[in-house]
Amino acid sequence: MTKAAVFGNGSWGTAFAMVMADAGCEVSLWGRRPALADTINATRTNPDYLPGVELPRGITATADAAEAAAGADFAVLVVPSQTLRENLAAWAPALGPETVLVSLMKGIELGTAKRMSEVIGEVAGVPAERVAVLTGPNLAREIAARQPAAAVAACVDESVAQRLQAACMTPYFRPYTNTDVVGCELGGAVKNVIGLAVGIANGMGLGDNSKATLITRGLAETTRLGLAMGADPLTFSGLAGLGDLVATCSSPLSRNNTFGTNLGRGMTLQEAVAATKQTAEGVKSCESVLDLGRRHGVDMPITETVVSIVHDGKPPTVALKELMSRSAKPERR
Ligand SMILES: NC(=O)c1ccc[n+]([C@@H]2O[C@H](COP(=O)([O-])OP(=O)(O)OC[C@H]3O[C@@H](n4cnc5c(N)ncnc54)[C@H](O)[C@@H]3O)[C@@H](O)[C@H]2O)c1
Ligand SMILES: O=P(O)(O)OC[C@H](O)CO
Repeated sequence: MTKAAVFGNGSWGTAFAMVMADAGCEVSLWGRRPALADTINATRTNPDYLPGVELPRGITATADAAEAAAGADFAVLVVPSQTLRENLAAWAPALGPETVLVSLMKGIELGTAKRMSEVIGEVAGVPAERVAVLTGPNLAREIAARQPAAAVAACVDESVAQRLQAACMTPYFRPYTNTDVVGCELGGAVKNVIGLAVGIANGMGLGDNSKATLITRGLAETTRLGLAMGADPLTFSGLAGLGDLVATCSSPLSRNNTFGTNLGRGMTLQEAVAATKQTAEGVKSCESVLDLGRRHGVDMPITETVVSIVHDGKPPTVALKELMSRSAKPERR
């Protein structure tokens, strides 16, 4: 039987543990609080992150990383992106030499502008063939309700992507394989920033033309960055690109979208942070995505606008006027 260790028992870690258990895996779900692990085992629910959802029998919760990692075929990493480096340094010694490390995270590291798979390779000292990414339009609450959805299992080694695909395929969860790890990770990280932008527009009372413009031009700047970094441009019209962008930008379940809406309605950054119970990756990653764009000489005007609103306190109305008064350009260049 395939064994998975899921490191992170927040909303997506718990929902993905359900997917793997439903796919027939034996799943160990790690979280840093022993009391929550005990509650999960005793009640078969995770009241802090997925209240009211019954967890399958194949999941055992623990706060002991070595216990979770023992014999794992897959170590699924799903903590806030900015905490990965420190956490993985503690978990790595417990991982076996054959364990495939799977990133479910959608962020870019602040300061280094590294993708999560790069941080994993560096900290765990594993080659790219042992690092995979699982991404796509996967709002945790909907997956936990077993609503049908598709995803992408990506690895530079296609056979590893296929093994991951088999380990999480269920009647309601349909992963496709891809070998474009760079494109898949960029799609997931940049869509959070565009989700913030669309949320801000929503909070300002703007309509669907404005939101469709942000989504489409957001995809254009994601693709520009991807091309500069050697990604396959077709990845961005797939589940990891357009698919995830549509889910995030249209759903009130998206934390990034909701965070943006709160800012657009006039909340300060501190007020919006206080109103957010879970991880909205784009809030930190908008700065590292902009950094990544600059390192590759790529113009990312929507990302720049989001950074100016979120971190420089620019009023959304002023930022919007500046965005709309940029010089005229061809649609493709
Ligand atoms: N929620 C979703 O719908 C969804 C879907 C796809 C991808 N993701 C991605 O998954 C990642 C995790 O998101 P989430 O939704 O599970 O977040 P969450 O806020 O629901 O849960 C985060 C988990 O990490 C833990 N955590 C927080 N800080 C930590 C630290 N310093 N050390 C160890 N553990 C820590 C929390 O206790 C919690 O268990 C993000 O990168 C997010 O973009 C989320
Ligand atoms: O809630 P968000 O904004 O982190 O989005 C969740 C998922 O990434 C959607 O695929």
